Amino acid sequence: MDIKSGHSSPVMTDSPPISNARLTIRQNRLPYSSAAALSPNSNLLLTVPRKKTGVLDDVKSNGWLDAMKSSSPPPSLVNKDNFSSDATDMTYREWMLKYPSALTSFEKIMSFAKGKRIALFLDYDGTLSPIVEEPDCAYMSSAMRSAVQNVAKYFPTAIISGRSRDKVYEFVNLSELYYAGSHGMDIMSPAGESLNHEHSRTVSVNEKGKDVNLFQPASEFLPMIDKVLCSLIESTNDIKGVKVEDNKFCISVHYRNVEEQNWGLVAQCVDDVIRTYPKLRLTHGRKVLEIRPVIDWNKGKAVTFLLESLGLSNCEDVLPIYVGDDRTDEDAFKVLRDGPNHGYGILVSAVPKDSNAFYSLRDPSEVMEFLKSLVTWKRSMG
Ligand SMILES: O=P(O)(O)OC[C@H]1O[C@H](O[C@H]2O[C@H](CO)[C@@H](O)[C@H](O)[C@H]2O)[C@H](O)[C@@H](O)[C@@H]1O
Repeated sequence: MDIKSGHSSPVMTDSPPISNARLTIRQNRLPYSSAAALSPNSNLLLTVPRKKTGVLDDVKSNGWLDAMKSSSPPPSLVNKDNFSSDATDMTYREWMLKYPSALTSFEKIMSFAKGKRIALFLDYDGTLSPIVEEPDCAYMSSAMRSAVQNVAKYFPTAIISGRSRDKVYEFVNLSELYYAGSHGMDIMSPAGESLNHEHSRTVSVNEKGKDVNLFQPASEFLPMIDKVLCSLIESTNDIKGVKVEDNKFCISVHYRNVEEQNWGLVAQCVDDVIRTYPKLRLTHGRKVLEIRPVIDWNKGKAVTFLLESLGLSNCEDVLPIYVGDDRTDEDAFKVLRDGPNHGYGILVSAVPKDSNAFYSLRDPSEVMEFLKSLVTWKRSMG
C-alpha cells in the first residue's frame, strides 16, 4: 500500500506471521454468512462454544501448542548464572558469528553511520524493560529512561510496541519521542510535531493540553476488538493465571502464569472466540497470544511510515536502526534488511534464534550500553 496516497484501504491480506499457526481454513467452518462476518462493523453475535475438556485437536493440529511452548526461552537458559555452562555458551558464541554483538561491532556500525543521519526505533518489552511475570509491572529503570532521553536529543527516536500507545507512553514517559502502539497501528508524534500524512489527525492528549498528531490505520476495527476483548475475558475467566490485556487495536492473552497443562485450554478459548472473526488473526509473542486485525500493517510498516513522516525515507544519508527482541520485531528487521531504507536490525536475545536482524544484544542492559555508546559517539563527532 502506498501510505503517502492514503487512498487505498490498509485492509487487505497480510503477510503470513512468522509462525504457521494461522487461523486460515477457519472461514469454511463459520456458522454465519461470510458476508456478515467479513464486515468489521457487523453485529455478529458471538456464541462461544466453550470446551473445557477434550482432546483439543484444533489447537494441536494448527501448531498453536508447539508455538506456545517455543515462544519464550526457559528461565534456565536466560539466567546468567547458568549461562556459563560450556555447551550453552559455545552455542551462543557460534550463533554470534552470524549475529555479532552490536557492542563489539560498534566501531564497524559507526564507520558505516559516518556522515549519515541515524533514526532510532526501539521496541519496549524485553528491549527497554526486562521480561517480568506481571505485564503491568514491566517498568523500565530510570537509568534506561535517561539513556533513551539522551539518545533522543541527537537522533529522532520512536518506541514501537505491541502494547497500547497509552500504556507504553506511561512506562516510557518521555514526551519528545514518537510512539507506535498496537504493533504500529497507533502512531503518535511528539507534541507540536506532525506526522505529515493526510489521514493523520491532531488531538490534544497530554496533561499540558499540547497537541499531538495521530495516525491509526485500524480504527474501523475498534468495535470488533472491544467485543472480542469482552468475550476473551469471559471465556478465559476460569483459567488460573490468564491475563487478557487490552492493547486498543490488538489484544494480548498472556499464559506466562498459567500451568503448562492448561495452555491448550487457553489456546482453545482463543480459537473458539476468534474463529468467527476472519478479519482478525493471531500471532505468537513471548508467552502471549496476540490477536490483531488482518490489515497490511505491522511494525515494519510503522517504521517505513515514520521514516516518510520524518522526511528520511529513501535517503542515502540515513541509517535507521531498530532494536527489538520479539517475533513481531522481525517485520521491522526485514524492512531494514530488504527494503529501500537500508539499516540495521539488532535482535535482543540471550538465546540463539533465527532472525532478519544483522546484529545482536544479549539483554536490556546491553541495549542501554549501546544507547550510551551512540551518544558518546555523536558527541565525539562534535
Ligand atoms: O512489542 P513489545 O513492546 O515487545 O510488546 C510485546 C508484548 O509485551 C508485553 O508482554 C511481554 O512482556 C511482559 C512483561 O515483561 C511479559 O509478562 C509477557 O509474558 C510478555 O509477552 C505486553 O504485555 C504485551 O501486551 C505486548 O504485546
